[in-house]
Amino acid sequence: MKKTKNKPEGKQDALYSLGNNYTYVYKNMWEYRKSLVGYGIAEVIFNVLTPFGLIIIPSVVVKLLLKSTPVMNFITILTVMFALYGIVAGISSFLIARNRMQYIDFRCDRFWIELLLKCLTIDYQIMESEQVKKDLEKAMECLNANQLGMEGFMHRNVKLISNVIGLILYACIISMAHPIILALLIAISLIQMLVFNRAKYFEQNKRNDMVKLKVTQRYLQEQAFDLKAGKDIRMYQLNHVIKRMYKKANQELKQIKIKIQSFFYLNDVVGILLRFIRDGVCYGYLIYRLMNGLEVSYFVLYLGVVSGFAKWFTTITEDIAEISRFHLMICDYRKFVDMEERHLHKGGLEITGEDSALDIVFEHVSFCYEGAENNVLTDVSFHMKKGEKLALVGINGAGKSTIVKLMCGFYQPTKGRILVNGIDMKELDIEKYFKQIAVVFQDAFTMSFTIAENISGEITEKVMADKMEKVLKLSGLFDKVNQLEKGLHTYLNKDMDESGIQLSGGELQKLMLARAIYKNAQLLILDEPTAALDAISESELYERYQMLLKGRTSLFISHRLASTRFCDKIIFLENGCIAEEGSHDELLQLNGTYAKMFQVQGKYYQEVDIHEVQETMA
Ligand SMILES: Nc1ncnc2c1ncn2[C@@H]1O[C@H](COP(=O)(O)OP(=O)(O)OP(=O)(O)O)[C@@H](O)[C@H]1O
Repeated sequence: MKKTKNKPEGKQDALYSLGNNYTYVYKNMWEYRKSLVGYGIAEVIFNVLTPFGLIIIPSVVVKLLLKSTPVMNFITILTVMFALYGIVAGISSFLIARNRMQYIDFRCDRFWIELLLKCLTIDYQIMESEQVKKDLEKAMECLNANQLGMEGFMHRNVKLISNVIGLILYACIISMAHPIILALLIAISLIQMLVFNRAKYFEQNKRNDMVKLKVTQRYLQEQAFDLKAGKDIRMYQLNHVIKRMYKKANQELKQIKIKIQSFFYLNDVVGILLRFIRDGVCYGYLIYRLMNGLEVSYFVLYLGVVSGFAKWFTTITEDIAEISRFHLMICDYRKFVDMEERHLHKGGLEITGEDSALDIVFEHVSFCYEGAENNVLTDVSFHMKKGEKLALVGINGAGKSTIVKLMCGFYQPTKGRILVNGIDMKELDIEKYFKQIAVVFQDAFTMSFTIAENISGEITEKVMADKMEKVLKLSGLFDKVNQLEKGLHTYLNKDMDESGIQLSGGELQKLMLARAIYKNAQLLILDEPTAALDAISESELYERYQMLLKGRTSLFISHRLASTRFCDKIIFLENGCIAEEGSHDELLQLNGTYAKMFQVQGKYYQEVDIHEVQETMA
């Protein structure tokens, strides 16, 4: 990877050299479909042949007329020439259309899938960073359009090679008229190229500002489409704020675009002036030569070549500018997909022995979120032995969920280390570790797939029916699923199936629990799994926990201190530090903050005997 140093703004992103990007794109193309390279070469050949027809035919017609060619011969030659021209132009159009479709396939199959997979597997901590969100926006820009970024690069290269070959051929012809004419054409085209490059350079400089504004707009659009956000937006009339911010971003984008446009406008004006000078000098010279014995057919040929030459040249400068722009976009894309991860995703260690529970040690762990000033956790040390049930309690913001995210491997400690079965988590293959743990997060998340697919993470045919039934019973979802017409194969939400259903908050939480049980993981983490459950479901769940957690290491978070009594050990967190630690009874005896909180809660929550409640209800 080559880094460029001290480049002006807008050019700083060239993390890879142009040559490196050529190798990258065409190596990938070769591996994806070799014929794409062959069709590209064919497109170049026909791109060059087509305009040649247009300058040669008029010249031949003039020559035939001046030679008084018999009518039949004249018609035959013309017909053959036009037929040939038609065939060449037809093949050229076919190749352009075919390559366009193939490049779309290549872009989507190869690069879009790679980007999606990177987003889905990249370290969570990295993906959360604001800078990485911007980097992703830029990487997507590289793949979003046909004529930009990755695909634009491929199209432009075909055009560039065609234009260079065309230019060389035209230069040979025009130098036959007079080398000075060739020199003049080159000089004029160079001036045009400089002005055009200035405009492109300015556009490139403004790219970072535009990306920032687009990230803002994308966020606002997402809020507008998000049903969850929709409730609060309606309730608190946040639509006005969204509208204002969207308009502001739009306005700023417009200002930048106007400035860019003014540079291109200047480029057009200079272009008109230069064309005026070019045509005046060249036509004047050719007319002078005509009056001094130049053949009319050559005169016609040179006229075509003069105007064609400038087109080749201008397009080449345009191609070069566009290729360098797309090269930077490819750099953005590669920067994202090649981003180094903090965890090992391949080649890391694996914890073997599938049936054994995990042993987790937090060793002097401190953690600070990116951009935050203070630690959320400070010097936290504890040991969850194999098969042990640990509870984490503490007031809001104490750092409980942060410990969960660290234990899951979503974040890495700022200081200290986390050991899993004696191995530092940094040395583990994180994706294999994910397979060994199951978590029920506070905020339930489901995909709009069937219930079975949501629970098992498998496509329907692979779902194990016996296992599923057990899981549904354990999670308390069995009766609900049985009542549904399509049972386990009922879709959630209506995105994929119109008959999809909406689960209540408590039912969703049960579904999350079912998913965690189905995974049969060696470490089970439950972050307030009963927060949305009614009193009966909650009590039933506690009864099942004993069975559910048997032999597994588990971490349990709850604000209801009474609900954590079944755990072997309770850690009471305060301001990111362990304030008290021990069994429920030990902590009560300690008579510290935990004991006081337990007493206060006792006043609000009356302990419920589930059987008593059920009897009363019956
Ligand atoms: N992604 C984040 N970026 C920055 N700060 C964060 C992030 N997530 C949490 N925090 C901060 O870390 C602190 C601890 O949050 P955490 O969610 O771990 O607390 P908690 O004990 O689980 O709280 P609760 O009981 O409310 O769920 C809070 O002050 C919170 O503002």
